Amino acid sequence: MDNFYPLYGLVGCAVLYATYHRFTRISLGDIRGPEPESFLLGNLRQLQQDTAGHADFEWTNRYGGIVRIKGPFGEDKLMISDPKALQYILSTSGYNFIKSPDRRELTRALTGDGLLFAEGEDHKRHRKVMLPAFGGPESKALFPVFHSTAEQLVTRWKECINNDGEPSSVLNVPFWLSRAALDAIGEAAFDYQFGALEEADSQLGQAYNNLFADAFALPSSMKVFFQNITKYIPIPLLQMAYGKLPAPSLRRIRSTAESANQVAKNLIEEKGEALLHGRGNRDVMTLLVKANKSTNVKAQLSEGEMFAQMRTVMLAGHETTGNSLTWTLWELAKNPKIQARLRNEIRDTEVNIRQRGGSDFTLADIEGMPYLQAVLKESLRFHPVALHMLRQPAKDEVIPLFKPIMTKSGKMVHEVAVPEGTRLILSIPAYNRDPDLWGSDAHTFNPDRWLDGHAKGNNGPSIGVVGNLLTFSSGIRSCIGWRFAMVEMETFLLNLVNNFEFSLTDESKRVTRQSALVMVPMVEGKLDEGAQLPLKVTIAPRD
Ligand code: HEM
Repeated sequence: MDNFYPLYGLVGCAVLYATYHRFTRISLGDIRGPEPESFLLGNLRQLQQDTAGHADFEWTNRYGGIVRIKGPFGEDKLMISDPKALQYILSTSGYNFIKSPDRRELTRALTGDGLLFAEGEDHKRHRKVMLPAFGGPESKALFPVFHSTAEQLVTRWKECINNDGEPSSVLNVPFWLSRAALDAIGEAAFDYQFGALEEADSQLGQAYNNLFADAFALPSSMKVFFQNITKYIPIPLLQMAYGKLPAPSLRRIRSTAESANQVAKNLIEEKGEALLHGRGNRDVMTLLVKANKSTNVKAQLSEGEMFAQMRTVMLAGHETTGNSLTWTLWELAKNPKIQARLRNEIRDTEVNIRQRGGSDFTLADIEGMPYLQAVLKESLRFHPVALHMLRQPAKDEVIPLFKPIMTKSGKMVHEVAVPEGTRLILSIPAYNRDPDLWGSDAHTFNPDRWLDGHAKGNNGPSIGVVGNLLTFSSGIRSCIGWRFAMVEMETFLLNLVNNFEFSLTDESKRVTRQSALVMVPMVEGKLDEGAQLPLKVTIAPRD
């Protein structure tokens, strides 16, 4: 019996610690939020299975910029869209709000130990090496690559229309834009030809195409449950699960990783060789290899980390731009007046270019078109393709608020105490449509808000990198590729609207926004067919 004394002691200490923790831990019980739908899923079915952003809008409208929602087994989570709170979490106190260790394992499975995965000092080291490749001049220098890929897409669409022998064709826009974005990132980031638009896809092209929609769209309740209880699973076990479990989505992720690592290895060797012989392109990978070589040895990225950066850039920079453009074309199809006004601006600029003796658009021409910029920003505000950022405080924190919230006990509070480890869901759609920041028409697609000079999100603290939007995040982990993405999307939008008119089909009137890590379009009644948005595409007439 005596042999058990140490065990009793240990159990007693654990019970004492749990009781102490239970009663000294800061409580979130006074923060208002929706009633949970069930004990196992809390409110997560609404968040992950309803149309993307719907729950975010409803809850923030009812409870304010911090909402308490429930996860499995009654776990408290906070959904945050208050601008000052976001500024505090993402910038002011950025490194105190970490990505949760279990969710990072999913990122590691998708991208390896790259920038999206790295935390703390590692993150600073990765970001320092990568930043020079994503500067303003570096991104602008990629304009010719984006322009020629956009022209290739225009040619393919004209072929489709001619083949149909009609003045227009119904085209599944995300199918094509995803391929075009893959070719663009292949060439701009790695000087690598995927051949996706020519439908001569490399193995890697096939692996990346529609990865998000195939692996993450329409999660079953079981999947939502498992995705949200990984915090209870020890990390080595989780790593084993991601590495070995035969689930189709995990198999897809693993085979993509294998193909990408092989290509990354070859490319990095080639680029290193080329630089040794004084050659080298302006693609992101070459700049990265160069920056890594010129960094002090201790701060350099390892070979494995360099492979991971390639997988990170592929994943973060491909379906994001493709889907953002898809949503932009949908809005133009729904709003023919906005579409015609945009085309007029493009055609007027074309006339100016001819008058000055030029033959084609330059990036400066595109950046000088106020309405094109306004349409793109409004689309990024209205349809942010990355919906949520997940963080947790590394220690107990007090989060300040821009707009006070009313608690359950009827107090108005200007800050919220949050215990270490609380799962925070930073809602990009809720912030981007906050009427206090964007005006009472925040839920209307209205590019003019960017021209009027009011309601540009300037009513709140400074947040995002583009137009104070949260779309590219903010602060220490803001999107490193935002300039790259803007140059790419502006160039595509110009070429597509200059050449084609877009109108709705019966199916595109039934499009809904679905969450699949990025937000993808699906047709109501045809969700099982995956991501699609069929638009009627007609050659735009010229006078
Ligand atoms: C419309 C297009 C894009 C959108 C909306 C977007 C959005 C975002 C968001 C919201 C984050 C923060 C994620 C988080 O912290 O949880 C992020 C991070 C990141 N993005 Fe983008 N992105 C876009 C395009 C790109 C492109 C084109 C690239 C690369 C060429 C890229 C590379 C990255 C990387 C590497 C990170 C991680 C940064 C870090 O953790 O320090 N993104 N992006």
